Amino acid sequence: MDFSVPQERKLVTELPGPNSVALQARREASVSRGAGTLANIYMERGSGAILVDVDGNQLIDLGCGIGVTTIGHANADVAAAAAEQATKLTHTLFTVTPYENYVRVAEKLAEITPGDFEKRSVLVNSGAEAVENAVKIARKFTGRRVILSLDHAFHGRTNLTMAMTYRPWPERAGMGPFPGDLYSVPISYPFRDGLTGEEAAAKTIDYIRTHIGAEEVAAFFVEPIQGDGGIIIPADGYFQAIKAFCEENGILFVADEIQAGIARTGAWYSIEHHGVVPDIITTAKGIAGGFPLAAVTGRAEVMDAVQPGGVGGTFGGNPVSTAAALATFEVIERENLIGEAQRVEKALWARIGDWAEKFAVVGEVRGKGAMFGIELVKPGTREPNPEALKAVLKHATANGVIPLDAGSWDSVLRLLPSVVISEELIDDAATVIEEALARLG
Ligand SMILES: Cc1ncc(COP(=O)(O)O)c(C=O)c1O
Repeated sequence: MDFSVPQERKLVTELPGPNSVALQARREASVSRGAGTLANIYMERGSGAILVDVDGNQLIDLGCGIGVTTIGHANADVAAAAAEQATKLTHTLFTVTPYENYVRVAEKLAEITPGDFEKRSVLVNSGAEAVENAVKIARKFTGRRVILSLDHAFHGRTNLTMAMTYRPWPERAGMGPFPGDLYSVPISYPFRDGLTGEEAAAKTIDYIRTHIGAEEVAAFFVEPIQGDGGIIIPADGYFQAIKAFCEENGILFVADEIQAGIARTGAWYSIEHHGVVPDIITTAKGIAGGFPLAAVTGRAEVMDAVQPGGVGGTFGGNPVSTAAALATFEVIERENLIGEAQRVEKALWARIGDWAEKFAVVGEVRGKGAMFGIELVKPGTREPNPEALKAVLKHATANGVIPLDAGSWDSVLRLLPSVVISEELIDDAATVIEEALARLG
């Protein structure tokens, strides 16, 4: 059966259509509010960069389920690999009765991860689990307690990773108490602080020395491109200076590549754009073409510090998810999807790169590969404009385009399209967003 969908947008009804409206009512009666309230259009299937809702509308997906379906929805090779694996072996716990897929994924991760040294991986189910395990590994290896993350960081929703997430984030409210020994430190945010990478790093390092001290720090977690924080790309030189500081002080440098990694930004990992080799990398989201899988990959000596049974879990590196990941890696290489992300970046710059000049409500457009942010401001200022963001999201969704929100100030329109999105769909989606921006001035 061929479920593929033509890659153009066709809206057949008002959004949300009647089937979505009916589902929304059932959802309100049965699903926890904690599961989120962003959209009320219900999806039936997807293909490439297009989603099809339960009323038959085709929507342009600029979100990929928050950065997951980087290679496109329902990739046929991934589906076939998962289906075949599901008829052979759906589960056995790797630590008890191991299987080859797990080993093959770890081998592939070692191959694509920067660094001319031996690497090992442990596989888990979600990004937050990967970050949690990376924290444990870093503490075990260094014998130190303190974990640093950056202002505006997002590392997950488990108790530990929520605590590592930027403190003013409203979703944290009332969820504590949170564990201690976790500190947020200032990041380089060129749009707001205007500092060079070196100046910003000096500020970060000074903050650490003054308020925390370097001796007890086990690891410094960074998103090389902050996703939920609002597509924050630190100035050149920032991460190099932070890495040098980490090396001088015996601190592990951990790149959280859960959102920006695995071919999304025109490289396997976004840290590659900064020329820095991390000690540990966490990946998830796009790694298995939509199946749940995540990984911690690091220097062998760091990863080997952990005792058997100290990391992982029942479903980690499941045979079906790992089969999907292996197929995803193959698709990325065969179809040159790293190059495709670079194509998407060029097409986005060409189409939306002048929006800050064109619309007073746009403060900045920034991005890398298929990861863009449009910062909305009160006209003539750098003040965040959450109302404008709400209006743009509403207009886009009502017109069959699904972007995301982001930003600690709720003022960044985030675009995480699939790297297989066509120029035509980019143009169509941009036209819809432009309509909303033009209304705002
Ligand atoms: C950078 C980063 N780290 C961690 C996470 C948490 O991943 P998960 O939602 O799979 O637990 C996310 C999710 O958005 C993320 O973007």
